[in-house]
Amino acid sequence: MDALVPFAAREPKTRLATVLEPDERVEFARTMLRDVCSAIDATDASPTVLSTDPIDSEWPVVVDDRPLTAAVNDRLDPPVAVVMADLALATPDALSRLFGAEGEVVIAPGLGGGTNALVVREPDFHTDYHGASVADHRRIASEVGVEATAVDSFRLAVDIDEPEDLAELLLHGSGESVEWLRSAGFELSTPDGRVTVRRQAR
Ligand SMILES: Nc1nc2c(ncn2[C@@H]2O[C@H](COP(=O)(O)OP(=O)(O)OP(=O)(O)O)[C@@H](O)[C@H]2O)c(=O)[nH]1
Ligand SMILES: C[C@H](OP(=O)(O)O)C(=O)O
Repeated sequence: MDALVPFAAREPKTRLATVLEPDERVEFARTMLRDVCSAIDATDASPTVLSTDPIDSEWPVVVDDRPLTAAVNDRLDPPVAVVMADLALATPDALSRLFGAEGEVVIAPGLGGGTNALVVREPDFHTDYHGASVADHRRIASEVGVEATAVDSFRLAVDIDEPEDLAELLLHGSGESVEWLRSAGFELSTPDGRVTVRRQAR
């Protein structure tokens, strides 16, 4: 099965702008993309990066500068998976569970209402990303006569969007992204009992 990996190559990860400089966000986003593609590559699926701009990559890249939903829907040729490029905790095991789950539409929900990964086997299904897209994807599945099923996966539920998500990566990551973060000076911090990150001055 093909696994599309959407990638915003231009000004990525704007919600991390308070903790990372623009060039660091580019580097970090590309490092997470490599981790995700490597994890997919270790399953039965093959990653194709669906990028807004040309990028160097070990894996095939298709370039489409339209907004996310339009670019994905144009290539939603079942059976197909869509796996976001910021799932830095994704492992081959977690992805294999998703790819192997039965159902016409299988969703790996993200914390906060997003759709972190999807398997689509129903030709009439289409995506509608942003906002509470997990609810929209359940509704769209039902409109085309199938039931969306969900996989329960911590590793696929955490996408790295906000500074607090970096704590999850430091705690549970094992790929290049967590190494990148550590070498950039990030470490865990629990100033008031809540786990967060801080960055050492270098
Ligand atoms: N091809 C493509 N991928 C996108 C686009 N927007 C976001 N993505 C990718 O979709 C996934 C989820 O993106 P978001 O977390 O919503 O956005 P982001 O650009 O990574 O981060 P923010 O700027 O903080 O919103 C990531 O893999 C992004 O790289 C787009 O317009 N086109
Ligand atoms: C694209 C979007 O991602 P999020 O903004 O939730 O990271 C979604 O999953 O609908």
